[in-house]
Amino acid sequence: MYYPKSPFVKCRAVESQLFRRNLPHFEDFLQWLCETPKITTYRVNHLETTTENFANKVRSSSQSFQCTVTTDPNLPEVVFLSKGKKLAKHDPTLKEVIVDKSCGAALLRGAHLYAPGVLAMQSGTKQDEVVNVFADLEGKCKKGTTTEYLSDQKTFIGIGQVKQQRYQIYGDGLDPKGVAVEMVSTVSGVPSIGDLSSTEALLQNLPSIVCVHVLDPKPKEIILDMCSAPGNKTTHIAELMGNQGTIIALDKTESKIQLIKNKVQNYGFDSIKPFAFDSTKSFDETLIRKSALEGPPFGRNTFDRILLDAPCSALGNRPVLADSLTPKMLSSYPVVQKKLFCNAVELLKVGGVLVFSTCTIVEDENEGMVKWALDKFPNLKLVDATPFYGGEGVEGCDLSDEERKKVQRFGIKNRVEDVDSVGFFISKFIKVE
Ligand SMILES: C[S@@+](CC[C@H](N)C(=O)[O-])C[C@H]1O[C@@H](n2cnc3c(N)ncnc32)[C@H](O)[C@@H]1O
Repeated sequence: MYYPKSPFVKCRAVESQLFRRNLPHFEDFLQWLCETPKITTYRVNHLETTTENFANKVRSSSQSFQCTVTTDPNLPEVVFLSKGKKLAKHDPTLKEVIVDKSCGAALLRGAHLYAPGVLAMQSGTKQDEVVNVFADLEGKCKKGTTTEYLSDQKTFIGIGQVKQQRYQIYGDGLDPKGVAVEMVSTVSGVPSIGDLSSTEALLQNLPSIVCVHVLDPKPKEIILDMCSAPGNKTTHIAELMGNQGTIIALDKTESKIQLIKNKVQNYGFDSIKPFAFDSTKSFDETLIRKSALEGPPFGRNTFDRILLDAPCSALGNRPVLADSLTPKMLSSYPVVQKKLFCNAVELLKVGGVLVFSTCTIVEDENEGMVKWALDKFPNLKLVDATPFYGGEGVEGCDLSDEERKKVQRFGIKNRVEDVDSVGFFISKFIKVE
């Protein structure tokens, strides 16, 4: 039996930390975390095309999957794609291809299988042959395996058509690229149309798009994006500002910043200034009247708005097929988040806006951080993280009911019906003095 086999995650770490106060809902929650989001969203670059033009492209690519493509006047740059009715069924007469758990999750979200992601392909598989695709949940399948992979820890993902054979994928000196298996259908029902990202639009989860609307950047402002790579929210900020103003994009990883620099050049976003820098050291109290354009570190009260899209346990990235986080790893995230937050508060101008977000559902990294911030910084005021699409803060957390209503948690229950996306958390503060 391969699928459905849910919840199939090993969530001991999650269980121990996650819903300490809400254990009765734990099974529902685990089930939700294992499922693929029902909606796929694209953010259209209005400097290149219109939402309607791109929606038509998505419609024609997904026609055979019987899904719906819609738009929302309140988020004019977003195209929504629903799940379709075409569901894959395991066919025991077919040969198999094995992928790892993260690749399996991407396929369930509509991606095609690229050559570097092929862990194993049975010998004798021919060009255009139709195959079963499985994900190896325990990470024990050896790269290049030639026979059927016998394990009760593999889960059926879908059916695909081979576009690259074994000899093109495995072998010394090979650098395999391109689509190796074109997915025909998967068990999730998300249309297998690949990633339609281009200069015209970007495949981006709805909460990430909403997050930049919560920040609400305005032309000519000076904005800090503290943890910016791969830069998807940074480019969105630039688009909403009409590329007018300054966006300082920091990330501690040099190679990731190089990719943002390339993106900035290719798209002509000259408002974005990327710097490889550790944002836990981005505030220097000795600096007075230093221009943001000179780069980090910065002095007090430098920025109109700050986005702290923090490093986190990422336990919102559905579908989670298997989880190897330990309680120790989970408890390390709030420590770095607090250091980043302390820098952000100093760098923000009085009257400025700070948005703190994570792509995890772990309470200590979300509502727990908001509670800590409100206690530590009396000069911060929690305000509504509008526009509201996600739900309220989790019940039973340390925030008051009024505070819970101001934050935005994307989960099982959301304020806007039919929003079933990844898990995410957004909070918004204003520095009052
Ligand atoms: C959640 S991702 C950010 C995603 C990004 N905002 C986007 O939407 O494309 C977190 C990022 O924080 C970066 N990071 C982690 N610790 C950091 C630090 N101390 N200073 C700056 N960046 C850091 C990581 O390299 C990672 O790229």
